[in-house]
Amino acid sequence: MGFRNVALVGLGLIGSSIARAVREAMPEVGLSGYDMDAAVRERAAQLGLVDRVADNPGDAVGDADLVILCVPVGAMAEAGAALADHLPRGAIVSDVGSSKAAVAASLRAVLPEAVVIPAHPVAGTENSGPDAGFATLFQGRWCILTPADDARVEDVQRLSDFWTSLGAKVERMDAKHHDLVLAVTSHLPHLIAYTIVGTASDLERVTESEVIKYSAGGFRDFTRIAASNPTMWRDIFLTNKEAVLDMLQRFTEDLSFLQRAIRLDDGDTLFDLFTRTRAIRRGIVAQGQDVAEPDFGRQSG
Ligand SMILES: NC(=O)c1ccc[n+]([C@@H]2O[C@H](COP(=O)([O-])OP(=O)(O)OC[C@H]3O[C@@H](n4cnc5c(N)ncnc54)[C@H](O)[C@@H]3O)[C@@H](O)[C@H]2O)c1
Ligand SMILES: O=C(O)C(=O)C[C@]1(C(=O)O)C=C[C@@H](O)C=C1
Repeated sequence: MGFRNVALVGLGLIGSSIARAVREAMPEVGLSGYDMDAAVRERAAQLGLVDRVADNPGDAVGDADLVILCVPVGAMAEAGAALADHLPRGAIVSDVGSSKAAVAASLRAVLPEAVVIPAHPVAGTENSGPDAGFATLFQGRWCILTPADDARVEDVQRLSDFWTSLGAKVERMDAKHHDLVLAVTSHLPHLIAYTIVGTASDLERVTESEVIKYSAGGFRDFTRIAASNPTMWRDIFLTNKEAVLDMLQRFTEDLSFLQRAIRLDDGDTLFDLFTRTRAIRRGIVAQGQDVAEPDFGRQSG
């Protein structure tokens, strides 16, 4: 059975993308929304993102059968707690957080009576805010559900069908496994991008010369990632600390191995690795997982 009324708490990039996608894919579904930032609420109303922009979280969820928390992972507990006294019986509470085990634990702690089914659409851009969202964001992208072992199959299936209707490919996963996988495929790449852009900027300062001005393809790609939302990424690293530190340790060891190969003029080691990684990229493209690059012209928040 589909949902009749969906409430979105947090109307930034992901919340507004869900709103736009629901409007296109399920125009019969009622949409309400709330954001703690009054300017975002005003903009959401101007854009007509939802049928009703509420002034407080309780009002937003009063008649919802699905509530999706689209706030930074460090704000999930606070956003969830604000709903505790207002959730209709049986409503499913989900989220879109980029880390899962810590978020699931904090939501269950503040909403002990609620049906909580965490989710993570693995789709986004470096932009934030209600203007940055777009309806096709989830098309062909993974959405990973991390239900607890005792979650009701029918509830999980309903949420899965919802994401499928928005164009996503749905996968179920244990929350801890999710956090380990995403630590290497998403969190570490962001940490590396933040670091390399910071290193180049420091070099510019100490050499008192222009460095970033001459950035070409590779570095520019890093600057896009390094432009990502600081609040969101601070929270991800603090809530997925263990897995990120584990992956960082492995990465550092592999980097030292390459450092040694360069120092020893060991071209074969470099060539072999680069050949293997090229094949991985080509495999991803061949499987059609290489969705269109984000539109760099899109407005950022
Ligand atoms: N940006 C991405 O690429 C991406 C992709 C997948 C998942 N996510 C996850 O989605 C969530 C939202 O990210 P986003 O990119 O939409 O961020 P965003 O900054 O664009 O939007 C977040 C919104 O949440 C609001 N907010 C913060 N605390 C709140 C609270 N307690 N109650 C109500 N509103 C509150 C903010 O005012 C803001 O408008 C994060 O958990 C993030 O990890 C992001
Ligand atoms: O393409 C980007 O800009 C993203 O950073 C999107 C990205 C990712 O790492 O793939 C970032 C975090 C989300 O949790 C999911 C998607």
